[in-house]
Amino acid sequence: LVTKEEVDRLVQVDVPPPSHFHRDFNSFRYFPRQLPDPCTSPAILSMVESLGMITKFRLSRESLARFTLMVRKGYRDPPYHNWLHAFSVTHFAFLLLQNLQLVERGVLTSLEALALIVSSMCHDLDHRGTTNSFQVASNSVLASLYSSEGSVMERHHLAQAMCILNTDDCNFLENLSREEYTKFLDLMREIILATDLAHHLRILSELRQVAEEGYDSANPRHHDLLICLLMTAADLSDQTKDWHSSKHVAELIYKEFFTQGDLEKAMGNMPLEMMDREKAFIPELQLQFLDDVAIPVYEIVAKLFPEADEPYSSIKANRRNWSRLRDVYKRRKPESTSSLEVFE
Ligand SMILES: Cc1nc2ccc(C(=O)NCC(C)C)cc2n2c(-c3cc(OC(C)(C)C)ccc3Cl)nnc12
Ligand SMILES: [Mg+2]
Repeated sequence: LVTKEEVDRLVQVDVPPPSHFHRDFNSFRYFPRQLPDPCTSPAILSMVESLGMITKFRLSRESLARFTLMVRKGYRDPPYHNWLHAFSVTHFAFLLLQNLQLVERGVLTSLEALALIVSSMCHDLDHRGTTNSFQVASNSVLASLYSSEGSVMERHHLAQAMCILNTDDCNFLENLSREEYTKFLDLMREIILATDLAHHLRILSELRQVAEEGYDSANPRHHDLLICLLMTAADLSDQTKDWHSSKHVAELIYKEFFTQGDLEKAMGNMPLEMMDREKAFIPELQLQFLDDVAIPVYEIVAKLFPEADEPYSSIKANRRNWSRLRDVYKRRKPESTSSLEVFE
């Protein structure tokens, strides 16, 4: 759990501005995973402060500090779905709000902005590094709890977030009106459940439509769709950074996928090709994921907000690099050691 000393260390010192952590901290170029782990909790407080949320919602600094520490302790340590993932997702959500001036321009309400930041922190809480289908196939406790509704892991992440919010001295939202607090919980539920890839694929055509006809902030459905889009953009933001950083994160994801594939083989089940270290050809898989899922997200964001052109250009550059790598490693040669050799 969280000790008094840890909380005091976080609230005693004045929270520095985001630029204190790095001169590029406020830029889409910045790779937040490079921030040393002990700085991540203070950086969260700095971002929340910088967005004016402490003042706007009269947030209690001490309980916000305790909440942040409880959330980071709520993550396990698989290669990818750990606290550093949650931190980097929260950082990109901060960049979107800050650089696109989404609240200032009346695109999002400040409550929606707060929900986006808090949901980013919590969206993968207690992730085990395995997929929803693996929960069902392995008859996990989480599957028995949630498989009838679907989005098994996402419902668990939400339950964990609610649990921390309801822990005494962690409810930093105590000064919200009852109406605001109820709306906040509805938003957090919607956002965390929207992080299921299946949900994103279901709304993709609607997202394209909003980009076509333009965002209408008077349309509640547009608010919901935009918030899901921004959450997915934050969730995938590692792929919008420089090539070496993006490639390194892809390596973490495949380490996690291959471990699940090994487990599935041990259970006598056949893993998906992308989880089978003997069959996966990573450059090809990455090109497919970038084309089908990731690039369309930033294309739509850039269409709605030209200020977000940089991440869109960057992920297209990364796609070109994956294409080059594919040609270099044409269909895995039999004599090749492992599919992870592309990361050498
Ligand atoms: C670099 C990168 N490659 C990936 C390659 C494949 C897949 C995958 O799940 N393929 C399954 C087939 C059916 C499409 C995910 C990948 N991925 C994610 C990711 C995104 C997620 O969902 C949202 C955020 C809603 C899109 C959920 C989980 C994860 Cl790990 N994040 N980065 C990556
Ligand atoms: Mg997730």
